[in-house]
Amino acid sequence: MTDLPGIVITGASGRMGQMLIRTVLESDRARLVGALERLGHEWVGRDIGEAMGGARVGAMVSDDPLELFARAQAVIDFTAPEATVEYAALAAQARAVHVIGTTGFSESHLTKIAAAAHHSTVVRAGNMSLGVNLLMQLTKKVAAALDEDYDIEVIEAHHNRKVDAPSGTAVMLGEAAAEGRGVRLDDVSDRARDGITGARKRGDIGFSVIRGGDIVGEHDVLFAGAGERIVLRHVASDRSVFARGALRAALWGQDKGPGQYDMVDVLGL
Ligand SMILES: NC(=O)c1ccc[n+]([C@@H]2O[C@H](COP(=O)([O-])OP(=O)(O)OC[C@H]3O[C@@H](n4cnc5c(N)ncnc54)[C@H](O)[C@@H]3O)[C@@H](O)[C@H]2O)c1
Ligand SMILES: O=C(O)C1=N[C@H](C(=O)O)CCC1
Repeated sequence: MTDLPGIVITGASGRMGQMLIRTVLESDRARLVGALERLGHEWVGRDIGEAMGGARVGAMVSDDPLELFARAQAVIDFTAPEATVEYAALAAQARAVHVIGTTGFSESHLTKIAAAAHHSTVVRAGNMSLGVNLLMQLTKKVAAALDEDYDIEVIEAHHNRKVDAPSGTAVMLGEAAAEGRGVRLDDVSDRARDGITGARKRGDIGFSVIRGGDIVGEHDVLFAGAGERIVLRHVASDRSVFARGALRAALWGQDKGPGQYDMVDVLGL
């Protein structure tokens, strides 16, 4: 046992779960307490390393969140909205920092996460990479500098297994653009175009979604004016950028009081 902060990874068998486990195991600033999978999953009860097809790591995959969270200083959670809401309440009970990478929340999910954050430190971001969080700042700045003569469109592309759309990142970028323009995204968001839609409404922020193959995550913010276009672009080619950001958030949160934070707070942007 060391004094390093103990981390639990949820969604152990997932694309991000496995990347996060590797990231924590390779870190000299944190230790892996255990990993969680849903009840009945074939990985439960197995050594984490062996379940991932490698060497034993001496920590198990569990289906008991509260027992695991009670032994941890942070929970890093990239799963699904229903699971994350449940984990938020349990992490708050255990007073563990809850780093949430999950996307696709409804307003009712977000209300439950906010309630948990009265008792625990929650860091939530639809994208944990440094690059996207910088892109958000740039988006806000460009949107503030241009008027509605420039149409704003957010275009995103992800792998064919992704279940939510538009991506959490696209929503974050849309919110940054809306903030720069001094409007509410809900009032100007145009998410679905099909058939005779009529001309584009001035001031709207449009969203387009591509799903295919193994695309890790690509986002463009397009400012289209008369005679010129500005395109701000982020391309993620490896999920390790998200995992490194999440571990950084878990360590950053160790001396923070209860409340909701995001990666802009963590990175000091
Ligand atoms: N914030 C970021 O930087 C970032 C980066 C990548 C992915 N994500 C998000 O992370 C989430 C997971 O992505 P992924 O590609 O790893 O997905 P995935 O499908 O590969 O893995 C999901 C994991 O969650 C578990 N899970 C799903 N529903 C559950 C439930 N009800 N109870 C308990 N466990 C459950 C699954 O068993 C699996 O282990 C998605 O919401 C995705 O958008 C966020
Ligand atoms: O692979 C995913 O799923 C991703 N989800 C996040 C999102 O919805 O923006 C971040 C990028 C990868």
